[in-house]
Amino acid sequence: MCSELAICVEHLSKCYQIYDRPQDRLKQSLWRGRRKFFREFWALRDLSCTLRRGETVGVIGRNGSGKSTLLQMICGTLTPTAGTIHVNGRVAALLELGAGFNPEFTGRENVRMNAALLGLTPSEIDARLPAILAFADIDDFVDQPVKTYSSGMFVRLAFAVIAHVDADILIIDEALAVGDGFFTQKCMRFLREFRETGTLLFVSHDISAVLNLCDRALWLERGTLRQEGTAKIVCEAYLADISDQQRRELGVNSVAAPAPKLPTPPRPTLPPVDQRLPYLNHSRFRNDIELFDFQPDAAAHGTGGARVIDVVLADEHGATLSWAVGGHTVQLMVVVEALIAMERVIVGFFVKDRLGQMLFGDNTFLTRADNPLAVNAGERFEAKFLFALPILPPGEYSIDIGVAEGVQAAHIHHHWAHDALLFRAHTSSVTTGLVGIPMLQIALERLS
Ligand SMILES: Nc1ncnc2c1ncn2[C@@H]1O[C@H](COP(=O)(O)OP(=O)(O)OP(=O)(O)O)[C@@H](O)[C@H]1O
Repeated sequence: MCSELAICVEHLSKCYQIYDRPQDRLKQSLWRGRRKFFREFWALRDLSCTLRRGETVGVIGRNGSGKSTLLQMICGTLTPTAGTIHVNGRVAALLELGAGFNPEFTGRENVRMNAALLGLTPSEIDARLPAILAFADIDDFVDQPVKTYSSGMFVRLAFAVIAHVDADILIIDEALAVGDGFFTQKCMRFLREFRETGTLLFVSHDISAVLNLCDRALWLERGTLRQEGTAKIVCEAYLADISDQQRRELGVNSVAAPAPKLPTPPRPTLPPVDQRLPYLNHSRFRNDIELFDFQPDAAAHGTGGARVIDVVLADEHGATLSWAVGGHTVQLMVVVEALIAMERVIVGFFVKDRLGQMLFGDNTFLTRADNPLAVNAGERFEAKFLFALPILPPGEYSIDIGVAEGVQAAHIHHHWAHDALLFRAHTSSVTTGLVGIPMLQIALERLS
């Protein structure tokens, strides 16, 4: 196998023998293969693919298409019926929930056992244990038997181990679907860093996660490779296929011919609020967003020359909110303490979804470009951003806050607080797309 390749799979197949009745299994052993009492089911059939070193590849496909079977065979936990697999490098995998964990052992004991199985020496395990436990962040549960764990805790611990064993190849099956938003963000940050040097094979039903992380994608269908290519092209084809199928199931036909071009009606001038809000806000589609408190100990980077000491989302008059409504005007208020003197302060923010995709953000640079703010060590200052909150699809979100010094194109970060503020959209009128923007007007009229 060429040293450029991390994984090479050739003509891989997995066939299960399906017995309709338990007694058929017994008959099969008695007849010693002279008669067949089972049906064959090919979970994977003649699949070939390669992963180059350093590539991040997503595996997508409907339920039962063979994704987990492929990953398990690459990891060696399932034996192929036919075909070959070559793997070049140290592999760490996160497959089925709880796989590789002894339910009677404590979290700490399982960490030691798994890290040893993945090739760490006892002294390496001792040195890395604090970092593994800090990553998992499951407090005192670490000394409880893992049979008492929730699925989220399992994933936290299992992910923490594979993140600290210097793997060359990481193989992850749907793990991110189980953790909460905060942990998913942490994993995504780790995976983005891991991608710089390592090879990642990643199964997910979350197409945004695949698009966000992967260079390439493999689309499996009924145990065969239907399409492979860049993540964007494969994911688009997959989504189009799902939508075609839904249309067929609903009996809706495609539009046969494009509509004739009509003159554009004149645009009315309207105040900048979503015209649907009065209706939406009295319905179950109101975009209710639960806001959590500022996380002062959130992961951060920067020189340490400044410290974000408070972040709140407030209404337009400055009253702190604990719930917000998408489409309404809100104010993000950030209080910072300068720990050194700064010449040209910039404060910025980014709103991210649970996968860490940056949805929108802004900063104070242009507002103060002609009159930069200079502060002394020990001084406090506040940035305020007044904006119409987009309508957010249900899910978890966070805000990163950055305090920098310089100009837009060249600046140094004094404090970049990841996930400083967390919030959760409970209900929404928006289900597709990353955010819904407040619509000034939507119309649908018959033209005579
Ligand atoms: N031990 C088994 N015996 C018989 N059939 C099996 C066995 N394990 C898996 N299968 C079948 O093999 C097919 C592929 O399963 P696999 O778990 O790889 O699919 P998947 O694409 O990962 O699905 P999902 O998205 O639902 O996790 C499925 O139809 C499944 O029912």
